[in-house]
Amino acid sequence: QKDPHWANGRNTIIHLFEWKWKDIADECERFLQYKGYAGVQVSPVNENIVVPNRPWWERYQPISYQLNTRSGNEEDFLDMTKRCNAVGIRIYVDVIINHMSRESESPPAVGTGGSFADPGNKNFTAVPYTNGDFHPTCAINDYNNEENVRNCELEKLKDLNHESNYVREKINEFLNHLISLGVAGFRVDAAKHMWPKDLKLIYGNIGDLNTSFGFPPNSKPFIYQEVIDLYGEAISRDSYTPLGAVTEFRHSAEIGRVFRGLDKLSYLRNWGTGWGFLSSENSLIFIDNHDNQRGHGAGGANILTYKNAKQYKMATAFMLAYPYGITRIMSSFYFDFSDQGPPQDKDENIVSPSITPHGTCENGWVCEHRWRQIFNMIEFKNVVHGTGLNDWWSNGDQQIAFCRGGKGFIAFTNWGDFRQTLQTCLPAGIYCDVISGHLSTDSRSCTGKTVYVGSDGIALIEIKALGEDGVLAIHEKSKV
Ligand SMILES: O=C(NCCCOc1c(-c2ccc(O)c(O)c2)oc2cc(O)cc(O)c2c1=O)[C@@H]1CCCN1C(=O)/C=C/c1ccc(O)c(O)c1
Ligand SMILES: [Ca+2]
Repeated sequence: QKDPHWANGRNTIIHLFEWKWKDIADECERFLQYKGYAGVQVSPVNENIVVPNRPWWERYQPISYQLNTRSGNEEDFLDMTKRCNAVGIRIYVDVIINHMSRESESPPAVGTGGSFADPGNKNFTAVPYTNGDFHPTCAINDYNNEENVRNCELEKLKDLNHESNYVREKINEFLNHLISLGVAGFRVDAAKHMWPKDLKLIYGNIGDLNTSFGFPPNSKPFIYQEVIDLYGEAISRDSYTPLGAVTEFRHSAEIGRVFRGLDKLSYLRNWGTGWGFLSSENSLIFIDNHDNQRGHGAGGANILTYKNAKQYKMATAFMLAYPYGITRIMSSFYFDFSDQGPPQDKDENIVSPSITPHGTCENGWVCEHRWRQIFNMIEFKNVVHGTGLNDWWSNGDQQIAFCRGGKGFIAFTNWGDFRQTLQTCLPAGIYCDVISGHLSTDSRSCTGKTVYVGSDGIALIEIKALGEDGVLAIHEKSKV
């Protein structure tokens, strides 16, 4: 359950946070397939409680397992999985199986599909769940106490008791329904708050992937578990890696620190397990996620987001160029305050992104995945797949460069102009920098910087400190 089932040579997941299913299907067909993205993580699909002012986190308060949310209904969802899988893009669902909603601030509690519930009495008729399916009410208030973190309530959210066969059966019914609808796997929300022994039983009762969506027979769902572990708590990520991959929040916290200039780029030589992160095949890595991009989440103030565009693109380029981890890109909506929900019309329906002639998004959507520096690095990662890291160079401080086998070369400066004659490991020829531009459609010139590689692989590499991007990248497919 650690194989993401990616199609031919693709290898990065994009989190289209809060997007509607119709818009995701369109994006798979009109963009993601051509840029070599491997899969989409979608927002929770289960019916959630309606919270006044629609904060983004209302979708993390389940009312039922019916597929009725502001992103669409079951019919829309199936249309999305069919259309995306048809063009080689996998779908991973963000599933919330630790808890249900908390008491509504404006009773009665109603869900996005119209279901009613009485969370205060632990009564969720649309599932159904009743009092006996939950842990006794207590608050999570001691992250050094395993029982407290697993058996008590996160933010007053009613905490399901997975020791109950009935609860596990209802969850497996939900997960297997999604499998029948063509999903490739799950992001397990708040996994830290559930016992590994119970998760093992639940994961073991998920059926094989649905072959009519292009999966080989006997394929198991890809499982990646949200475990926020930044040291100092009783619960460790290592309890969950035997069950599936795990989100590596230390990667997000550290890469933000380094690319903000709080550490030397030259220290990135042993990035990955050398920095205390999980082993590569277990490690789901990202620059930011839907929670910590809002500043109060795990990783604190150093997390880079779309709001720090230059540093964000440099960190993303590094994450995609360095041979470590299972990479996920965040695609956000613009927000001014931490609770802010997705762009919506006067009836509180989520609005669709509109695509400009330049290929960027409007209507309140950032679409980081449509930034040239990011989607061109998706191709870089695809092109160098299977190679290691070689010919590392650094000035011992804020300038580094390295090769990926004989297929790709990248250089960064986080301080000062970069002007070095270096080994690019590529065959002689003229290459286009894929950060400042790309190979023109007639394949005879570069729209951005051009790099001249000599017969010995040597080239003059120049990056202005105050230029648009502090990174330059060339690879065998950006050769004129
Ligand atoms: O201030 C808040 N929460 C307290 C601090 C964040 O604690 C939460 C954590 C959390 C944070 C840090 C940890 O180390 C940890 O083990 C758990 O995980 C959640 C997971 C959920 O499915 C739903 C939630 O409401 C939460 C949550 O409130 C606001 C108001 C309620 C929702 N919320 C939020 O801020 C919502 C945050 C949220 C929602 C979904 C997530 O997947 C997530 O990671 C965080
Ligand atoms: Ca729990």
